[in-house]
Amino acid sequence: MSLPPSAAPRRFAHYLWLCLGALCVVTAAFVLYVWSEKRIDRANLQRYAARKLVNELRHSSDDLTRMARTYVVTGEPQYRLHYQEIIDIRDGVRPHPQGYDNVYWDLVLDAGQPPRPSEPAISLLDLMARAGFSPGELALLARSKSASDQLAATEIVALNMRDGAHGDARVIAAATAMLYDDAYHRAKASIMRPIADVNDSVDRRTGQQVESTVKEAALARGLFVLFALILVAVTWRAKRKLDTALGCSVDQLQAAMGRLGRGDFGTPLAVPARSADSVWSWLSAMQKSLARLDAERAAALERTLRVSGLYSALSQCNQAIVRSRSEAELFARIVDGVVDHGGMTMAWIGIIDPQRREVRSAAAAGAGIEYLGQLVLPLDSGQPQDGSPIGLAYSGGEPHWCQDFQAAPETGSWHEQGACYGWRASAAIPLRRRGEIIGFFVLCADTTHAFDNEVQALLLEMTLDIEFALKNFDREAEREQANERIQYLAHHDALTGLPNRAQLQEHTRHALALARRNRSSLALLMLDLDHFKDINDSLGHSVGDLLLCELSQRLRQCLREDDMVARLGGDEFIFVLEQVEAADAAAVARKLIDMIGQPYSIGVHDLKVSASIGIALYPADGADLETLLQSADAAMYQVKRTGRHDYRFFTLAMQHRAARHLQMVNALRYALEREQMQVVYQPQISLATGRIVGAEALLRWTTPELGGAVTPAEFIPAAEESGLILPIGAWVLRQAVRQARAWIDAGLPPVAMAVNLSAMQFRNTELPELIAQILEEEGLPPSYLELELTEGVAAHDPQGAIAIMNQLHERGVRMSIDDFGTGYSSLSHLKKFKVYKLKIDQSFVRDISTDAEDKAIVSAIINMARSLGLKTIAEGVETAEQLSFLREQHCDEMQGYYFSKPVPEAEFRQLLSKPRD
Ligand SMILES: Nc1nc2c(ncn2[C@@H]2O[C@H](COP(=O)(O)O[C@H]3[C@@H](O)[C@H](n4cnc5c(=O)[nH]c(N)nc54)O[C@@H]3COP(=O)(O)O)[C@@H](O)[C@H]2O)c(=O)[nH]1
Repeated sequence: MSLPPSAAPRRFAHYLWLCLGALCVVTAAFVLYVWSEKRIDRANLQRYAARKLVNELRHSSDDLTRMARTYVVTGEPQYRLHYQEIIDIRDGVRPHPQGYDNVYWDLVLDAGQPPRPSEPAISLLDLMARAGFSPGELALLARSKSASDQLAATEIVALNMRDGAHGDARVIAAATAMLYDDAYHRAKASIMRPIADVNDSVDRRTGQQVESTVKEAALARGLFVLFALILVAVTWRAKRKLDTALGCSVDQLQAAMGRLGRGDFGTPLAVPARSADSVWSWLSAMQKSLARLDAERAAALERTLRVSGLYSALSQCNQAIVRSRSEAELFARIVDGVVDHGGMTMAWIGIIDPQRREVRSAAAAGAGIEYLGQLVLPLDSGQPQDGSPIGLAYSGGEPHWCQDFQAAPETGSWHEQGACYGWRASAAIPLRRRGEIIGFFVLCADTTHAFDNEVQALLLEMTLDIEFALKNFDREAEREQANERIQYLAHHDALTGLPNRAQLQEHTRHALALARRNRSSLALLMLDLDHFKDINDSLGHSVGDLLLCELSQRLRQCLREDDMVARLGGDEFIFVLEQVEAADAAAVARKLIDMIGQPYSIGVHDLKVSASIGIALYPADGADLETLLQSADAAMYQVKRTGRHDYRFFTLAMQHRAARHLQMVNALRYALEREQMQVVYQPQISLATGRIVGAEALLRWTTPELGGAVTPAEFIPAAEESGLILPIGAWVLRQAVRQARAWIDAGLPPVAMAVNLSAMQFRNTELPELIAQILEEEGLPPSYLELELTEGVAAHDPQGAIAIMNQLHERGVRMSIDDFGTGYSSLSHLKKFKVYKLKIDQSFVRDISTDAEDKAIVSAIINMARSLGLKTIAEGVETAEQLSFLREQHCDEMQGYYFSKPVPEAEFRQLLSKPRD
């Protein structure tokens, strides 16, 4: 606040300085006056002192006369002593006695004894000189002193005469006469005259002094009075100027300042025209400024309260987000929060019905919300609501702020309600979910321009929080769905929806407990589709999956309500049939087999499948699920071994086989380290040259735990099941590669070394690296190695298999397809495989001499291979007829007992060394 510049206070200040100056001058005049008065006193004192000294001189002379005369008359010696003492005092030989007040005689008479000296001895003339007597006066005094000394001499003569008189009256009379005669009086007069002159002189001089100081004092007094009057005048003027500067009385000023001090800025101060340039007018201006500032402060306070209320509402909003369990609860808490804590008059949240394209209130709070219950705001363009705040917010995709509700055209439909409920400003903020506007947050405030930048920012933040909460609800819903799904999957098979192993365990535990209590029986059936793997491999997993789903429905329909079917994975299903005997179980198995055998229409494929079922009975074949499963598995395995598509009950023999399998897997773990494994080699012969062009490495295992040699057909599947095929396969690879190198080093004709790879080995992505490492470490060129893969290796993951084959091919390793013709070969895949040779399965070769179909198959394979640029090798060649047919068909190579069985390395070396025709 700046005050207007004014001359009145400056003038008042001038006069104030003048007052101070005048006061200083008055004070100086007063000091001068007092000093003058002091000088008068001093002059009078001097005059008195001079007179006193002169009188003392006169009195001392009179006292000497008196003492001398008294002594002469009385002869009393004391008067003589007094006489001498007066002389000594006057001459400065003795000090003045106490109480000596000019007349020594009075002192002697009063005290009756000689006075005691009290001060230093100083002669009277010296005292006079110190008292400021003029030289003339001192000269006169010296003359008087000299006359006095002469008279003293006369008196001493008289005194001496009296001393020598010894009572002689004449002498006494003569001495007395000497003190009374004319000479004596003349001498006396010669003493007194100068003293009288001095007295006059001193009187005159000191009188003049006193007179002059009195004059000076009068002048000082006059000056003092004059300046005092001036001071009064100046003070009066200063007071007038002060009144002008104040522009009011001091009381008025005090009262007004008191009011302002108490914070009453509202009472205006009337300023008369004459006081325009005064403290009063300033105070009036200050009152106005303070009143304005107070109004601004009140407005700012109100805004601060509104903002802090909104912060509180924001905090409520955050709490609502945390606490609300549903959208409806959240919206209700939000609108309550902004009305109760955020200072909003009314708030509501409208949600868009996406089907009807209209907005309806989901939650509302505050004044005038009754109409919202029926309110439906259509969203489509062309509707009258287009120009409404919500319509504008929707079309613009931005919040719509209406700072003057009653004046804005877009709120026209609600002006009457707004006037009634105090809606002075409004806001419509779009609410989004996954980027889409799904509703609006609408607020009304009771003051215009309530939605300033800060309030807008807060409301937008609150809106973001609401959107965040909506996202959380979505997430929560997704999580709940996921949880339900997890719960479901924990007990169900994801593909078929059948119970899974966990549910099977639970169910079987109860069923077994019941059976145990009721002493009833229970059957557990294990069903496995026959050759399901082939369907998967050839037609793809999606077809396999659809088949399993269709099958699952059929299985379910086959069973009673109380029976259970569970899927354990793959094509393996378990049935738990309660309170059934063996015959019932067999009937169910038969029914299942028949029903499964019905054709399936999966997409474009018409499929037929069969199943093998193993049956285990409680309590005979097991008292718990695990044992029953093992028993059923063994029975099912037996069905598989003996032609599939049938069911079988568990028997003791099966138990033994299962036990052997377990034993085999255990023994396999230590087979390598116990050096129980050996690689044998079977020659591969070129039909064109009759020479050995290759060797197939075949693994042999002899172990005492299983009573001697175990065939690869038995232990390789066990090794694959247990994963032991990986270390065992790697060992075979190294042995074979090392052997091929050794033959080369031995100077034998170079041959390709064929090594069988199981599907599990091939799926290992590190295979190319492993093979490259072995080749490098053993020093064998890659072109001497040939990997025999079955068709199935690529069926599971064709692209992955092709990638591995490409890598192996790039490294120069050859690959052939083993057992060709037995699987569901895909020619489209075959074209992409970087294979070098097809090995015709021995099942086709076996009967080519007699079976026309096998002949046709072998012939077709050879032709197809040729058209693909692949070589062919026939395995299992045992007879000359077979050989002859293969030659006719231009098969490239053969392998079989006809030439040689698989033989140990030493024997193979001999075969290699044999000279050929
Ligand atoms: N993954 C691996 N698989 C291997 C390995 N070693 C062997 N095997 C596979 O085991 C299966 C059985 O092999 P095996 O008992 O060695 O039988 C082979 C030959 O002995 C046999 N054969 C060869 N010629 C004839 C014949 O004229 N008549 C006849 N009855 N049998 C004959 O054929 C088997 C070779 O088959 P293939 O591999 O398809 O060429 C077998 O599937 C082996 O692949 C190994 O180290 N890893």
